[in-house]
Amino acid sequence: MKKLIPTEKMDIREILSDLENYRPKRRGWTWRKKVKNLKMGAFEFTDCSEPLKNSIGIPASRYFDNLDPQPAEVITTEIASGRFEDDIRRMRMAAWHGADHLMVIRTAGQSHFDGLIEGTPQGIGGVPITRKQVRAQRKACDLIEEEVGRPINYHSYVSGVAGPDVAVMFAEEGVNGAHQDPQYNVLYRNINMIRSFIDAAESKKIMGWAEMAQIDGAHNANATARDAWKVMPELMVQHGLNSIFSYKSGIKKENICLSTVPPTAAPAPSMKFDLPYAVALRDLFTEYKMRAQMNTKYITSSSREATVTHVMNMMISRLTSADIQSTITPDEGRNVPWHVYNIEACDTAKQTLVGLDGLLEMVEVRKDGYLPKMVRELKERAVLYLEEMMETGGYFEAVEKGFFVDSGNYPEKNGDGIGRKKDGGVGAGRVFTRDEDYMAPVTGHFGNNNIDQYGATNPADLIGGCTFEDPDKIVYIDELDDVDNVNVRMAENEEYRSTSKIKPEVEWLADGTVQIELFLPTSQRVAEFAAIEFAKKMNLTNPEVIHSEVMHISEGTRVQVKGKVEFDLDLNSLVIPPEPEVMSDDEIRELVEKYDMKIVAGTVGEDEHSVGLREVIDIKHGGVEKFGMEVEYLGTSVPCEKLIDAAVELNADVVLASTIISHDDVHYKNMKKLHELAIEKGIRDKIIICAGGTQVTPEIARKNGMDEGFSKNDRGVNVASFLVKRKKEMMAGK
Ligand SMILES: Cc1ncc(COP(=O)(O)O)c(/C=N\CC[C@H](N)C(=O)O)c1O
Repeated sequence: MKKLIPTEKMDIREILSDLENYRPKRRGWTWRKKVKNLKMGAFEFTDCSEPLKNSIGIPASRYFDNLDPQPAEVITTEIASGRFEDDIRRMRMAAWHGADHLMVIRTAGQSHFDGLIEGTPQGIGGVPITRKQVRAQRKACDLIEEEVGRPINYHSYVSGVAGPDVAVMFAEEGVNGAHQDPQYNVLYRNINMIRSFIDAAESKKIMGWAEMAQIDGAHNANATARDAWKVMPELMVQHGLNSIFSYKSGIKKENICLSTVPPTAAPAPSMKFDLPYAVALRDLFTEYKMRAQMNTKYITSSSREATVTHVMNMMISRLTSADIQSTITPDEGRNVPWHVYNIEACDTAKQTLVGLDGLLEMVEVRKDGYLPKMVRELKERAVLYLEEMMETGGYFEAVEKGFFVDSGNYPEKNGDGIGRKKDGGVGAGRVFTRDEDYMAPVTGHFGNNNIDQYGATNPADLIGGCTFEDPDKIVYIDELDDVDNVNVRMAENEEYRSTSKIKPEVEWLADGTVQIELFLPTSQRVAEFAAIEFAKKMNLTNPEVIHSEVMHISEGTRVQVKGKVEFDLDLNSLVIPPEPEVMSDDEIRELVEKYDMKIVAGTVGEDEHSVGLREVIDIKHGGVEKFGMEVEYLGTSVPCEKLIDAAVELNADVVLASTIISHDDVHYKNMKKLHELAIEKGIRDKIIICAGGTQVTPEIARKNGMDEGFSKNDRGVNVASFLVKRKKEMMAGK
């Protein structure tokens, strides 16, 4: 398989080809390699892991020479648009942004499918997990991990009625991690509890053989409870049940991850609940791993709000340790996550965890006062809960009595827990006792397998190895449905894969969806209806309000609308000006020696920003002075008149104007003014005038009379290259 080339898109068709003969490179989970005192750029990091070969840093990395340190925690992104072929592209984006755990949500209700499904049907809210889809995505992950230079853990879910079947397929296909928790089946999917625990024992035995990391389902109680902070005692019991059951079923403790979620969010005083809970949990479960998941219960459609909640969640991860930092896309509060929100969540995790580097060398969790008192109380509640559960006859009886997800803060009970019947639910009565001489010639099989009767040690030896030892025994089925499959879907949008045509998208290739944001000076309800009308007038079809926020009940509302564009663009029809030339230092110096380059510079208007312009000027930042250009710096809030008068007085060759403030397009007004003043003073054709700023674009700067405009991405060498080139043209009479 040819390696990925960063400048080229993945070839999905190549990934789909010859899947029958694809074999996973390895089994099992890979943790990041923490690097002690990692030196990167100008810094030394305490809590980081090996850097990537290829990656995209957060936007601010541009100020640090594209520094992109990787925290020690594995970072997860949840991926599943329903079309696995599009998710593969999103996986690549996420990996470049620092995700090394790609968790694929399953299509709605797959927990109730009582067997494996085949082919590649499209899913709802997730992907139908099938062998072909898993193979294609693991094969893609092989390429992506090669490209970023770090192993990728591919993950999905084993819970559900077909748990053991899925576990076998995952073990065969090299899946690296999975959720498995019988309590999830019972409480949230109403699958018979006896069946669930029998299936779970088998599934866990298989996952243990495959060295897969396991994540439990306790977080679901957070998301399901009426008041999430009231189920903290129960969560610790749920974690305990699944952890010890998993260990006794054959999963090593270092591969058993508790799925822990900070249960509350602002405006509640969240840290007062979330931090003690996290400490109590870690006190009780020191031998296991922590998979910190961000809070999803109190998430709304505000991506800003979700991001702040997630940053606070990660403060807890850092104060108390997390081995995996799962990210929930800020968009989960309103629809199936879009590419950009997966990436935002990965960036939020990376930015926060790297920003908190070394935190525990500076602060520690207090051992006195409120915190330890709350920790102890939580532990006591959890122990009491477990004791009562034992007294009542054990887990199954407790479930029948509705112990779980009761809205009371245990031992307070409101009697509204999720009750399930021991002999009820999906799959009830579908567990059969094995015969005395039962034996299955397979590896990783839970329970009495009576192999002694055949005088062998490993049952699979009796058939020369099962599919775990001999993958050629796997029956690979390509597609079962002539219509609902990846080939049909890819044919429908092929022109956007293999021609120069392009359409906007949010989750599927060429889905045409765009998002607009409006501020409307009216009440929320009126603004939402008005926003739809504006969207229609902008030729968006099926516009829907996906988020709105009251700025004031009558003064204004912020509205985000999604809608589709029914047209596309041909990239060949675009007129894209060539990238400005950047000369070598020597070329610039040579031209500076040949031509005078006297510069006057200043931040114009009532603008006090100076950093950018200083960087463009100063030698130590590689500014224009480095090339021998002489600069008269007039400082900040320089009137345009003063800048041009100085150019006249000093017989300057260049005027450099920094103009950061962009309210009311004042930056463009300043440019126009400089141009006109230079004409008035009769020097316009003798001098070069350039403007720079965070909101300046070259095209608009030129339209306002500048010779060139420079943006936040430009450095001294870019400005110097332009100046000498322009001066040379002027001297040649151009
Ligand atoms: C223990 C367990 N098994 C299966 C499933 C999913 O099972 P279906 O395929 O039936 O939806 C889940 C769901 N939660 C995982 C998403 C969450 N955002 C997470 O990161 O954990 C689960 O917790």
